[in-house]
Amino acid sequence: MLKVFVDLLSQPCRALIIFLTANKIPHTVHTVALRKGQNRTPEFTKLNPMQKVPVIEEDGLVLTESDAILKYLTAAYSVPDHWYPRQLLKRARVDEYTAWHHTNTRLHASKVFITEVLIPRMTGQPVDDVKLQCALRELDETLDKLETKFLKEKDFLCGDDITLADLLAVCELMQPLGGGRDVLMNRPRLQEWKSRVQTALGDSFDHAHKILYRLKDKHISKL
Ligand SMILES: N[C@@H](CCC(=O)N[C@@H](CS)C(=O)NCC(=O)O)C(=O)O
Repeated sequence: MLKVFVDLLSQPCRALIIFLTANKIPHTVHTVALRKGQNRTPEFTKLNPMQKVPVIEEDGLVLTESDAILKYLTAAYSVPDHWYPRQLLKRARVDEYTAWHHTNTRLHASKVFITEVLIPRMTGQPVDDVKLQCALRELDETLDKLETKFLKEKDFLCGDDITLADLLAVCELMQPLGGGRDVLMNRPRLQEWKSRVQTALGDSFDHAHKILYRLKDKHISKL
């Protein structure tokens, strides 16, 4: 049975769990609590020397990197073609987004969350407003590109159906919600896209985000 090593506070881990649930792929979940440093134990380091989640293990294969894992799963299991289309040009569009994703959507949405939630929690210091404003500006530029370069007039980032690109993107854009921040608040087109993605994913979306919703509620009750 496929083993997945995840922490649901991690965006790429949520993407993986949503994908597995939405496609009814049997798996066992092994939680690696990042806040407890469980990614730094000798046992986990042996599995992934990068000390990061997600990781999967199946029939002797240990695979890291959400992008590689999700693409592997689309080939290893019979899942609908729309996730990662076989047709060359459609696939190229998904690859184009997933290559861009890590240094744009992921980097910039994470920075907002780290600045607004993680650093203050770890240090007990107030939010550094200069850094936060800078992170928000960078994220704004990324959101512009998401709208004008990828989404355009389409329903989803790479075409008329949901792909791995939408899944990876939406999980990153949800992360700042942990600090009570809806980064799509003034972005009606991206909000509509997010609703379409959410509908396509069904219950698996809210289920995987439960822990983030709890963090948001905690954060708001402290204000
Ligand atoms: N490029 C990797 C990123 C994985 C990653 O950065 N995971 C974070 C959680 S979101 C992690 O495990 N961080 C632990 C650490 O750096 O100590 C992927 O997409 O899988």
